[in-house]
Amino acid sequence: MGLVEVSVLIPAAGEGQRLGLGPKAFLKVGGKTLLEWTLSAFQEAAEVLVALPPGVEPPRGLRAVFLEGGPTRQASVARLLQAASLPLVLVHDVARPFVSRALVERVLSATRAQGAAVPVLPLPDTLIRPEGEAYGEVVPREALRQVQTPQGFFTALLREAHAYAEKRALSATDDAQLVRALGYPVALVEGERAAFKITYPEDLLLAEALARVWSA
Ligand SMILES: Nc1ccn([C@@H]2O[C@H](COP(=O)(O)OP(=O)(O)OP(=O)(O)O)[C@@H](O)[C@H]2O)c(=O)n1
Ligand SMILES: C[C@](O)(CO)[C@H](O)COP(=O)(O)O
Repeated sequence: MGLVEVSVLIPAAGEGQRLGLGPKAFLKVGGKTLLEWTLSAFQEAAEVLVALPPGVEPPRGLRAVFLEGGPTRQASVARLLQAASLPLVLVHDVARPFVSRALVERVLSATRAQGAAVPVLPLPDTLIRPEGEAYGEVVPREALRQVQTPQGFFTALLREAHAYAEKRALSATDDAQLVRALGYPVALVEGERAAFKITYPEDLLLAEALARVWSA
């Protein structure tokens, strides 16, 4: 895998409020922390930078540079981005521990070609806009995609996007939004269901099951 020119940025400074078990980076699934799972997916990267919650002691023995994160995901990524030294970045949530080589390759190859790329998946359920507590208008799911990480960018482009957002006080839940706000297109590649984000307690059951069979 060609990760020699890539800085991998791992925002891991969240509090894990919806899960309710403390910062997810240190949560164990299948005997390994989410941070360890995530790092193992990027073993061949030339540079790996991780944002941790303020005041948290960086774990020993892991091949990564640890920085203090910010109050939001966006702020944590902005800090990691400042420290990145290579021409491409992959931004990947620590909360998505099961990321395959194939997914990383797809994102990187589109990033090299187009400057910005993210993995997406179609949605399996019927989607509605509720009217109060009642069933409301159906939103055509064919028109929608859910967005995952890793998200790949030319480093200079993502820096410009974060600077633009800071200047205009834009806030975004992912990095691709900021690049788009700057006026640049972001390519879509096929995501993977296994790269789901551990967000709610029930997600841990699926994560434990996947950990038993996972080999990237
Ligand atoms: N200030 C923050 C907030 C979030 N993140 C990271 O952004 C990713 C996506 O966030 P999410 O899944 O929402 O994690 P948490 O913020 O930990 O969860 P919650 O919103 O439930 O508190 C996670 O890897 C999280 O660690 C971060 O680096 N810095
Ligand atoms: C970056 C992300 O995982 C893409 O789907 C998502 O936007 C993070 O959202 P969160 O609310 O910070 O979990």
